[in-house]
Amino acid sequence: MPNVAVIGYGAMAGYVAAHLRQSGWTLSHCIARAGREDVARMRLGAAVNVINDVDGLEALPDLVVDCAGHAGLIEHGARVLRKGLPLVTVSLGALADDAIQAQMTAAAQHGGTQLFLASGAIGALDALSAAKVGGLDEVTYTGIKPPVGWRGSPAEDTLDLDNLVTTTTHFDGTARDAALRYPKNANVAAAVALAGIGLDATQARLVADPNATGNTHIITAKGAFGSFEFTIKGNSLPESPRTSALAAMSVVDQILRKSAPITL
Ligand SMILES: NC(=O)C1=CN([C@@H]2O[C@H](COP(=O)(O)OP(=O)(O)OC[C@H]3O[C@@H](n4cnc5c(N)ncnc54)[C@H](OP(=O)(O)O)[C@@H]3O)[C@@H](O)[C@H]2O)C=CC1
Ligand SMILES: O=C([O-])CC(=O)C(=O)O
Repeated sequence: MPNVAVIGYGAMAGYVAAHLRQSGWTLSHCIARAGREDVARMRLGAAVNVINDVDGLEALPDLVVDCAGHAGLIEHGARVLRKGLPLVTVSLGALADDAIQAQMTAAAQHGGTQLFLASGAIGALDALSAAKVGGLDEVTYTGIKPPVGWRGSPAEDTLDLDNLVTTTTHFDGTARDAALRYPKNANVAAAVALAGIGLDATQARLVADPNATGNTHIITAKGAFGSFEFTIKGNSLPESPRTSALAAMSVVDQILRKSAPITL
């Protein structure tokens, strides 16, 4: 059975661990910060070997998946790739920092492997990527979450999230700025930008809606292909109101695709 290592043991990693048990893959390792070994094992399963660094791996896994956010990708991503291991990440907003993107590119080239960007909480990235070939004129992304989904983000600096009564835009700018300023909430903005016309040309809007019951993501795109509007209303993971369940599902899907005889 192929082995997978996960970086992080939070809401998304927990979902991935639970779903891998029903697949042909084994969650063999978790890369966590020092001192988190017991809680990581409690969350992911006693058989999971918890290590602090990819260099601590005795037998290499077949695949590494990053569910640890920007800090996890930045700390471990390049080392994983330089070892020649394929890496799937949901923390793709970290690539909005050009230096990090260059570091990941160089590490993947050195290791002869690839960094795979999970589609995360959004869809339609395949259409956007194909449309880029013919030329895209305009791409916008709007992310709408209930106030609780913006806790711990810069939205707290401008909004009283606990008492919000009207739908309010708290960020309007480029996808690059959104991804860098909201590392836990705007990876999707980076995904849309990287699939389409880039981090500076993609316009992003982040909205807190007191009546929202899930996380809504909207893409509009125009170009030589025509135009499209894509809207998804995602349910959150029970453990984390800011994280859409689809993001965790997309990681499991990426893992399963790696061993599928026929794949998208
Ligand atoms: N692409 C997409 O559509 C989406 C992407 N995301 C990204 O996924 C991330 C994870 O989401 P979620 O599971 O809900 O978050 P959680 O906060 O529940 O979990 C994060 C985990 O990562 C660990 N971690 C943080 N930094 C490091 C590090 N340097 N090395 C190893 N482990 C580390 C944390 O451990 P510790 O206790 O030590 O801090 C924790 O176990 C989000 O922060 C966001 O960036 C989220 C939603 C959608
Ligand atoms: O889970 C979501 O809905 C989106 C999210 O947090 C992100 O893009 O980082």
